Amino acid sequence: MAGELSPIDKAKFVAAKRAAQFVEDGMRVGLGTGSTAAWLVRCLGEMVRDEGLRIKGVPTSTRTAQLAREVGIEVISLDEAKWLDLTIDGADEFDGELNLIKGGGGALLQEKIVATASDQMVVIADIGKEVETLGAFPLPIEVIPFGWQTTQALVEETLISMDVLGRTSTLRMNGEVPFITDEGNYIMDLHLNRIGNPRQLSLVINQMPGVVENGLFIDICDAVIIGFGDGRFEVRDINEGTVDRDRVDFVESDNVFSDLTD
Ligand SMILES: O=C[C@H](O)[C@H](O)[C@H](O)COP(=O)(O)O
Repeated sequence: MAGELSPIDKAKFVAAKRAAQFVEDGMRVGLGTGSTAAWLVRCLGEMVRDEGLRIKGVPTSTRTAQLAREVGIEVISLDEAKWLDLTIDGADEFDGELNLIKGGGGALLQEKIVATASDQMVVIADIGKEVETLGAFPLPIEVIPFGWQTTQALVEETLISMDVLGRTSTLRMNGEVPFITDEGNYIMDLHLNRIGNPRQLSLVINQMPGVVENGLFIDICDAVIIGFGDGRFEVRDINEGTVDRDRVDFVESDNVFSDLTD
């Protein structure tokens, strides 16, 4: 059955499966958004169902909230939780300092709020997300719809003056209409190619009126779990480097895996 998943999906599953081991009974857990985080939510649902794991989950999007409820995870709001033990989420890119680009699925705002409210943030990603320098993946920024073209012009002008705008910025679309985030905002994708100083860029972008948040996660991620298509994983800690390397055995496991491939 494992053969029916593509290597990239296997890599995502492997990272999620290993990350689920970070979750302990009684924890308040931030649940990320995206295809990799969805594997994690399913793995946790299986642990709730089969092992009696008791957790409270704070989802980072309506999509994740729906999936979490479907698999039997108790869902609470961030304000109910107030503070989280752990957030596990995917990423679009991560570099050697575990800085991230996120927001490929448009959930960056809630994701950043939730990750920042957590004792620990663990990123799960397939090996294809590792980069030397952030920026090949377009950087998403969330902007309010009012005057978005004016905001776009201001962003472009500022980035050109900083010499970082590679090509252009584009409004993310959902077919013929703008993509709308869970908070009712738009997403603008900045095609930068290379972000030399992500910390500075993040600060500058967030200064601009109309910008709500950007997809650079600087000094937020504590560890990344990298999955490979052949079942291997590597756990890389921000302070200690690689702390674990092993593989997930597809044969013995996994209801959650076989449920999805049946
Ligand atoms: O807005 C979406 C999130 O930041 C995702 O975590 C990110 O885009 C990675 O998604 P995926 O796991 O589907 O590659």
